[in-house]
Amino acid sequence: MRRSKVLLLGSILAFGAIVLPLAVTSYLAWRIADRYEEASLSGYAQLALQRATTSLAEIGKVLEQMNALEFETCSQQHIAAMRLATINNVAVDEIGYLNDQRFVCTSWGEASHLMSTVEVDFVLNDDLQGNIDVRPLGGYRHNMIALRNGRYNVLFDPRRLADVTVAEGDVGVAISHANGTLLSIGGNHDDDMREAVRRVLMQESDSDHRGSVAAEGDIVAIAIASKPPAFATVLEQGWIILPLSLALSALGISAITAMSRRQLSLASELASAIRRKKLSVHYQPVIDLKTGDCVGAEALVRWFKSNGTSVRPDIFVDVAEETGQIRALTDLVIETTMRELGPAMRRDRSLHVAINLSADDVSSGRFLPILERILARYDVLHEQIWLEATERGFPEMEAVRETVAKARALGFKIAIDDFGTGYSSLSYIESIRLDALKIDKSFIDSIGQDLATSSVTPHIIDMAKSLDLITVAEGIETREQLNYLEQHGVALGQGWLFAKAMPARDFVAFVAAHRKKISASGTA
Ligand SMILES: Nc1nc2c(ncn2[C@@H]2O[C@@H]3COP(=O)(O)O[C@H]4[C@@H](O)[C@H](n5cnc6c(=O)[nH]c(N)nc65)O[C@@H]4COP(=O)(O)O[C@H]3[C@H]2O)c(=O)[nH]1
Repeated sequence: MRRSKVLLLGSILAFGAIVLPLAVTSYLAWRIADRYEEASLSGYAQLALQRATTSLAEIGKVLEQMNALEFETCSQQHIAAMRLATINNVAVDEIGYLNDQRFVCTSWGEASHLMSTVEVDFVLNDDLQGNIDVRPLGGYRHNMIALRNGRYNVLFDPRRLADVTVAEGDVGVAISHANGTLLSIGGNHDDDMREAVRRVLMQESDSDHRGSVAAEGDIVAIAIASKPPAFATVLEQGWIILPLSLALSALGISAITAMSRRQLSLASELASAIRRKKLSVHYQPVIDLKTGDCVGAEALVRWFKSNGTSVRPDIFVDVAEETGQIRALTDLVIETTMRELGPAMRRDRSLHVAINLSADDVSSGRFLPILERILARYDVLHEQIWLEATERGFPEMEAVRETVAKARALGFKIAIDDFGTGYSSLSYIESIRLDALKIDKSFIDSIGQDLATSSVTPHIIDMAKSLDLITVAEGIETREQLNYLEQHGVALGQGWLFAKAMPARDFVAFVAAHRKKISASGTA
């Protein structure tokens, strides 16, 4: 990646590191507030239900007791008993005695007035008949609820049913009968809240309020509150959000800064290493599996830093590709390889060296004239050079086909690296003329193992052979793998079983020693 790209990506990531924690923590704060609100409304509804059912049970009991008493109708004792029951039971405000829908006496004394209505608004426990909005005689300021059983009628203040103290804001509490008759509304309520309660009872949707409902028998309790806008809830939780998101953002930004710095410094260190020709090349022997002869090598770039550490090629080759330094890297590898191995290859025309190409090299083909020039300088033949391209690096098929055709026409050998790991193996192999296939190490690893790829390996080998291409197995580490590959007719192989990649001088010595060993065993 170029410096400007790293900076741009760093800025985008930094922006994300600020916005993302803020969004996540805001969402969490909103969820926490939402849960809290839900729990507190549910608590109010339960409390109101408990209040209402206790009061109504008390009234039901008083009515039952009164019906069980036997007095002369509206005698002094009768009226005194009704008065005493009113005084002793806080849920009861007045008791009346009925004779044919007319009150003949109440807990206040003798009376003679008709019931205000004969229609029943609700029934409790199958035996208590109830009416709401009853306007009693005797100077009460509020309408009452009447509950009747037998000849007795109890009046009580409906506010007692929903008498719940709400701690915060606009929370309304209501008690209703299961048939939808609103019995009482309390808490901090207004007309809006009444309408909201009605909507909850009618199960109508209401985007401005949220409610919680609790029910027992015929009684339903509702706690309701107006919904604050989401961002207001989030702002209220600012004390959680801000420090948390600031901490997360700081963490994210420092990680991104460190990453960008590392990327920038690795890229610029690599640029300097290439410019000062501080990269080296090691050579991994390629062995003829039939004869055991060393027939060539793969050139593998190495970066040993002056401080004694080294960077893995798969890391810095990627950086070189991303930062546009890969061309210079390829050129340096070609030049170094020819300088170091050229004389040995001139002496031994059967030796080849494989050079790794990047996607950019294969697409552009611009390295070909450079390679030609250097070959001429060291008097190395074209067919001694294998050009390795990985199938993952074939973005522009047409350009690849052109470069490969040009290179083959010049006499270079073309090998596909990591065969079997790409997506389009068959399609491009049929459309491009190649010389060799390098079977990826992952397939070699699976030999003799119970791995998912194990059953694929013989097919990959057969496919490579049926295409009449030279087959090269990569990453041979065990004798078992070697025997298997020999039996399956794989031509060439490389791997730690034979040797790791080594400096040029060691490689030349390796070839000589190897040949000596082979000829000694041949003559023996
Ligand atoms: N575990 C194990 N590993 C084995 C064995 N035999 C060989 N290897 C390793 O497998 C890798 C083979 O190279 P590759 O597939 O081309 O994969 C290469 C290639 O894609 C890239 N690379 C290396 N040199 C160059 C270069 O000069 N130019 C370009 N463009 N890429 C290069 O870096 C990759 C990694 O290279 P290395 O780290 O040198 O890793 C090398 C080699 O050291 C074995 O028996 N066991």
